[in-house]
Amino acid sequence: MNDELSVLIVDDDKSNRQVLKECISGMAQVLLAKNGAQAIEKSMSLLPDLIVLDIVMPDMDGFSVIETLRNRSQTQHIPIIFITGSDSEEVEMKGLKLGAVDVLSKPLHPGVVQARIYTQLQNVFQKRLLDALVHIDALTTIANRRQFDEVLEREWKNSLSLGTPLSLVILDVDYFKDYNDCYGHQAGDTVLKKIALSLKHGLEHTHGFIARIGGEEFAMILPNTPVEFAVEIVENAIKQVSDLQIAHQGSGCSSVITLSAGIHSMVAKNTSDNARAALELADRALFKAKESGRNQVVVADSVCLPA
Ligand SMILES: Nc1nc2c(ncn2[C@@H]2O[C@H](COP(=O)(O)OP(=O)(O)OP(=O)(O)O)[C@@H](O)[C@H]2O)c(=O)[nH]1
Repeated sequence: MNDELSVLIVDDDKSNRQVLKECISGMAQVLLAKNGAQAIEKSMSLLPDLIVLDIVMPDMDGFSVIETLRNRSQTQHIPIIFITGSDSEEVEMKGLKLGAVDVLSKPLHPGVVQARIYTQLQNVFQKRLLDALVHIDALTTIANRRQFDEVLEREWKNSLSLGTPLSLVILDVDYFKDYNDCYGHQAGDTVLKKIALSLKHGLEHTHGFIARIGGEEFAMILPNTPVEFAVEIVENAIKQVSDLQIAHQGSGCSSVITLSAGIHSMVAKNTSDNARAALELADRALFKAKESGRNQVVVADSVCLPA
């Protein structure tokens, strides 16, 4: 199917591991574990997309492995296929109740093994695709608001625990309504795509993150970036957009498409509620940039820091 997917085979029997490896190697990257302890260690460190797990193993059996994995947040969503030599309904039910997605019976028949594993890998692949689509803005193909909120929460926590500065930026296209009125909505869409690409390109050599968070509104998260560097990054980014030289006859501030931006930089404090308050300050700074004539960057006033 796809080399990017990985399957962890857990079996104490070498010949079973070999049969399973041969079944899977054309569809996914194969990882191997000989016992329960190795299975847990490799699942935690390598986060495989699927685990094929033997039930009967010395020291730690498959049931204990699945219980451990289900109790850890990093591994609890990894689908697990059980392998059993028993034809007891009770054993099968126990595996399924613990959360196994399928059960394979020994002796292993390669055709059946391949078909069952293929189905599970397809599910993983489709889930991944869906997950990517849910986080991407359809017009510009950069991150969308949902992804922005998730990254903001993560970076807020990082700033909080590491004490590093975090800069938040909101950027808005100037006189965009007039652009649409003048050149048409479709041309407006093309401009948004070009701006998104340019902003993304501008952040390529930084740890910055860019998303389209509204119609003609974009936002950046700049981790470990104090205000003076944030200003430099944003000024460069908006210069790159004006350098695209997209004619805008209806603009009240330039002959080409321009952006205004508001920045708020801080070291995170308290909960993620304050992340929203910090974003609000970047938005207010953007409002000031608009009021002051647009096509410029304004840094939020430190006197209006959230309490
Ligand atoms: N083409 C296009 N236009 C959009 C999209 N989303 C929002 N818009 C338009 O963006 C315009 C935003 O207008 P306003 O909020 O008045 O802002 P503005 O005209 O840019 O004025 P300032 O922000 O004050 O400089 C509206 O006309 C929306 O229809 C989109 O996906 N495609």
